[in-house]
Amino acid sequence: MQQHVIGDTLFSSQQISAGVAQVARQLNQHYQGQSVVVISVVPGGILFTADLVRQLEFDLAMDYIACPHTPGDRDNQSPIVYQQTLSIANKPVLVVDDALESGSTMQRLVTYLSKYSPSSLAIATLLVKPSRVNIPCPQYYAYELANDDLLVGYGLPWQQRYRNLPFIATVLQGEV
Ligand SMILES: O=P(O)(O)OC[C@H]1O[C@H](OP(=O)(O)OP(=O)(O)O)[C@H](O)[C@@H]1O
Ligand SMILES: Nc1nc2[nH]cnc2c(=O)[nH]1
Repeated sequence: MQQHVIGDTLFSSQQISAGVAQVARQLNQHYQGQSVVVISVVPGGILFTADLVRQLEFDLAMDYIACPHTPGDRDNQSPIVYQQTLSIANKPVLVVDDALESGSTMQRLVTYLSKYSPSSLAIATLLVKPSRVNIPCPQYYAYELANDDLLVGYGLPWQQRYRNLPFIATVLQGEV
């Protein structure tokens, strides 16, 4: 694997595991006894979703949604792809993704999914970045970053590569 773009490790796999456990604890408290639809934002959210759901102790079903865009683009206007494999009407919905950067992707997804009349909507991510927009629903996350630097690994791509890195790293200057 050509790794010339990968800079410092920001989160090791151990720190990621600790972050997943932290988010799972919050969710297990909040959703205790409920039956929840977990919607993964693919492909970026696949890794976090897979790790997270294995630590969730409440009843859940899983679906997926996509709205991919160019990393760093702060106004994601890509089409939303949602097959609606499951009905979410009158059910609590938890949307799971790796990171909120501008927050525009998640803001659009939440607005879009709310039209399907879930009983509640909440967001879970591993990371949030400081310049994200306010999204008016409960948010669960492990780490708030100090800046908006572009990152790779654990679902986050650089030119569609490196999503499979088990750690999260910065992207070297000049490659951003
Ligand atoms: O808060 P924002 O500025 O909107 O950025 C966040 C989104 O960007 C990334 O996905 P991307 O669009 O790269 O899609 P993918 O990783 O799922 O392909 C990430 O997985 C979030 O979905
Ligand atoms: N590749 C990549 N995608 C993102 N989406 C939101 N934040 C990021 C990031 O830091 N890197």
